[in-house]
Amino acid sequence: MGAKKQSQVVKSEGNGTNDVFASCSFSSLGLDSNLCDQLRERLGFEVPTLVQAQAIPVILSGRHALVNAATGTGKTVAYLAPIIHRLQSYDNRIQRTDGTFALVLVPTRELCLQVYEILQKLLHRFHWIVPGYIMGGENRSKEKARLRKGISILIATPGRLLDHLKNTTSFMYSNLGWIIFDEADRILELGFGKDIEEILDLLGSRRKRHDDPENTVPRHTKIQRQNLLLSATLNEKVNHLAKISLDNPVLIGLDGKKIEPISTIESLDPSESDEDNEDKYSNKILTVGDYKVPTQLVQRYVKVPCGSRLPVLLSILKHLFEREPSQKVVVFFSTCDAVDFHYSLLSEFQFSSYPQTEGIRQIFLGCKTFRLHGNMEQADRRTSFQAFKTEKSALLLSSDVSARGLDFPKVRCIIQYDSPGEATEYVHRVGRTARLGERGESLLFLQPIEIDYLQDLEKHGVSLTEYPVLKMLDNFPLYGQKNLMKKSVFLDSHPWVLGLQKALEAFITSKPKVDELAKKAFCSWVRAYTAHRGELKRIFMIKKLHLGHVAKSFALKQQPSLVGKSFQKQTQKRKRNEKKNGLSKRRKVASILLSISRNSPETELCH
Ligand SMILES: Nc1ncnc2c1ncn2[C@@H]1O[C@H](COP(=O)(O)OP(=O)(O)OP(=O)(O)O)[C@@H](O)[C@H]1O
Repeated sequence: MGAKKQSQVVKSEGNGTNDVFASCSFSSLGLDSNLCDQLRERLGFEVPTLVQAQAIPVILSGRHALVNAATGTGKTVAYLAPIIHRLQSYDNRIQRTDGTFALVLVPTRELCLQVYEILQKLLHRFHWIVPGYIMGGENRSKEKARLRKGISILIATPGRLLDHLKNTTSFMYSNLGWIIFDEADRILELGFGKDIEEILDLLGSRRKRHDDPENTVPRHTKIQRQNLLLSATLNEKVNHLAKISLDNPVLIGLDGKKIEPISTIESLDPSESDEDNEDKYSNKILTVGDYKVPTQLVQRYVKVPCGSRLPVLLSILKHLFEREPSQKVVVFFSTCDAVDFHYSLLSEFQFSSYPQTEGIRQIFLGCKTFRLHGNMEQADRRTSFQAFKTEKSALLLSSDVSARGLDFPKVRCIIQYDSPGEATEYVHRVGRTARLGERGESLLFLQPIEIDYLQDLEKHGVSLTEYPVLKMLDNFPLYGQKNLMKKSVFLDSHPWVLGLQKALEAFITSKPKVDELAKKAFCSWVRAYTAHRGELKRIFMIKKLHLGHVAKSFALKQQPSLVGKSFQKQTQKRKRNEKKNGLSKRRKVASILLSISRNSPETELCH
């Protein structure tokens, strides 16, 4: 099949005055009237969003599709509604014993639950279509029992799906008509490429090279298979997944872009890619072009020297909640340990800026605070996720587990305290606010030595303005001297910052448990910092960091010596091994990165 015939592009219809909603009805898109009622009554959706207006007719037509639209524009319903429409329209009602008709693959457990909840609402009037989910952290035998009974539309994380495909003989999928990859790029980034290839093979949905006579998807199923890929950010790996899983796809929201025909069989498995491959991918990622960020989102950065990061973060949070007591804010950290440390700190840290009220110290931040990361117990993870969703005013401290797809209503501000790394992650993190045309703001913390990261974002069409941090800090009273305080021009000598840092260090010294968490967080933060890849290694260089200042950002008076030693030991051991094995320089870098990413807490998200 040639490139020309391979893809048809549906142009975006955004007109500037209304970038989110389309000027048509759901029924005019061809959806069943009961389903339209359901969308209105259960979900409160009166009219489709632009991406829904573009995607629904294409998906109803049975064509494979690759959908690219900004965060928070309604991609979930864009694929669920046409599938439900088709399933409810069969003359012979589908039954549980028919097994699974549609499979939705998602990168995280929270997204799995979120899609399931929406599906449940949409299926209220179609009780014979059974929704279900399988995901890491859940009870396998209970899942087996549910699969045996039959699940019509199944949401799954890749690892657990593969497990059931191999081990649950009663899992019936011979009627499978749809495979959807929601947040396709993230699934691949989390290292599930090999699992995905295996899943596609097991389901008979993998295409071959374009010059292979058996190029098309096998048609051994009763129903012709339709595959869909969706994300707000697409990269070269998604391009490859598209090539091996989509047959003559329609490209939605990808004006002017093409999927190249398959000329070589590349692997989606990161363990098979050496550094050359890594370079190839990062080069191509740069050619993907601008990312779509909600136009109404106010994006800013704040330049903070490492040693002042913690008091500045706390001050900004205090300022935000004092400015608007009822609101939701999410702070992103690079590691699970950092989330735990900051959570403990914010839950207990008390402070008084007035000497006369020294005896009646108050908790520094009065808002409800939640935490979410991949190393939490499944039950706690679920509770945090649901609670933050329903709260009207709260703070969520999170790892990247919340960055993708999660739809927390009314989040006003996103703070990226630790840099996100790839620009794609930046886009998804900020995408948790300013959803569906609502207002929102984001703030990225950068150290002066990291400021080139802004240029990296610029390459993807993302530009940020500077946040007036000194002006904000000058509004805090220090020992009642608000008006007398001499204005400081430097953050690290600002009296409020210095006073707060001192109080934080005293607090940590007095709390052995929090002190322990701080040391652990320091250690994993340094490890995560070394894990930046490609171009980003030049911006986020561990060598440029003053580790004493990093320790200060965890309110530690000294750099934990134990961490330093164990780190050195690890490095020496690795060097000895490499010398023994005679690894090339390039290989060395790849192996260091691989070992770090294997240790990375977020790689176990979906298990
Ligand atoms: N037609 C509609 N009318 C009103 N609200 C809608 C409509 N479609 C979706 N929404 C709401 O918009 C929000 C964003 O939807 P959704 O989570 O599907 O976005 P998304 O494009 O998948 O975002 P992300 O890229 O972050 O995953 C949700 O709260 C959803 O309920």
